[in-house]
Amino acid sequence: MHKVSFIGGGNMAAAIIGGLIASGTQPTDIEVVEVNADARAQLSARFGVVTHTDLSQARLHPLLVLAVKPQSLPEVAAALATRLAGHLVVSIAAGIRVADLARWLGGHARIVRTMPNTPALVRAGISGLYASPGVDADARSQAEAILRAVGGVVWVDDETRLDAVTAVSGSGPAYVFYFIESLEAAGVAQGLPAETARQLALQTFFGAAKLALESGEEPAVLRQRVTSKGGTTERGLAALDAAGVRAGIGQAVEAASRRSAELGDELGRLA
Ligand SMILES: NC(=O)C1=CN([C@@H]2O[C@H](COP(=O)(O)OP(=O)(O)OC[C@H]3O[C@@H](n4cnc5c(N)ncnc54)[C@H](OP(=O)(O)O)[C@@H]3O)[C@@H](O)[C@H]2O)C=CC1
Ligand SMILES: O=C(O)[C@@H]1CCC=N1
Repeated sequence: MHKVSFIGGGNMAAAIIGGLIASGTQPTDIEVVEVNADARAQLSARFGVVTHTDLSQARLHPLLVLAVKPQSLPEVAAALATRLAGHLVVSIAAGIRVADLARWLGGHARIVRTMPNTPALVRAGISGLYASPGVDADARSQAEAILRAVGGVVWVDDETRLDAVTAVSGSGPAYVFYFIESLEAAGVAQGLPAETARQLALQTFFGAAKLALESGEEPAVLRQRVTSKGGTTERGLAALDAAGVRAGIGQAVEAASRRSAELGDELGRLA
């Protein structure tokens, strides 16, 4: 793995950094520019990476990951513009389109736009990637390598699809945690000790996802195998349908996808 510089060392950068180190990258081959002192201290203590307060102190390795909030990206890109040569820029910012980032970077074109997710920390992430047709195979494979080190990858050939990827797998862990929290709380409401309810909810999620991944069966088939005629699951699923949970999930993904496109529109208007 190449040496890599992260600009922004918050939640998502920390997840990727943790995964990279777990997969064998030397902490000293990773530098992070992070304005927040607490976040810097945590990154040093947790991972032993090199941290800097601002861009002017950074070496800027040939592989750069932009991991600041979308709203901070125009300013960060403007500060980077004069320092880029053959660098490969990997953006993880939700919504921000390659053409806009390239413009903010002063015309720099070696960019791969990606959408990872936080399970990268335990090397169980999944990332969507997009590169403009002009980006060479070497740049694509370097970007892929960094994300493959922390999980699976899928390429999309139409940039607008990254809005859907963001809504499904970028934001997705939050939906899953929401469901786990709800399942745990429901268990407690049924009289289980909190610790027991958490263990049941977590292992059920893990086990069901592992079964779906490893069996290769359709999730609907696996669901039917749990659902005995006239039994408990049938009643539970009917209650989920009656509460509109399936529709709610559809609406959540649609809203998140729309927000991704909206972020691109709002920030893309900036010069
Ligand atoms: N969290 C997630 O699950 C995912 C996030 N993303 C994307 O990753 C990016 C980062 O998100 P996330 O990690 O959640 O956000 P965080 O707010 O946790 O991290 C961003 C960090 O960058 C710091 N920062 C702000 N300005 C600068 C600057 N000029 N130079 C260096 N550091 C700076 C922030 O400091 P301060 O807080 O003081 O401003 C903050 O610590 C976003 O663009 C998001 O869309 C993508 C996939 C999933
Ligand atoms: O909530 C967000 O905007 C970011 C992008 C995907 C996950 N977190």
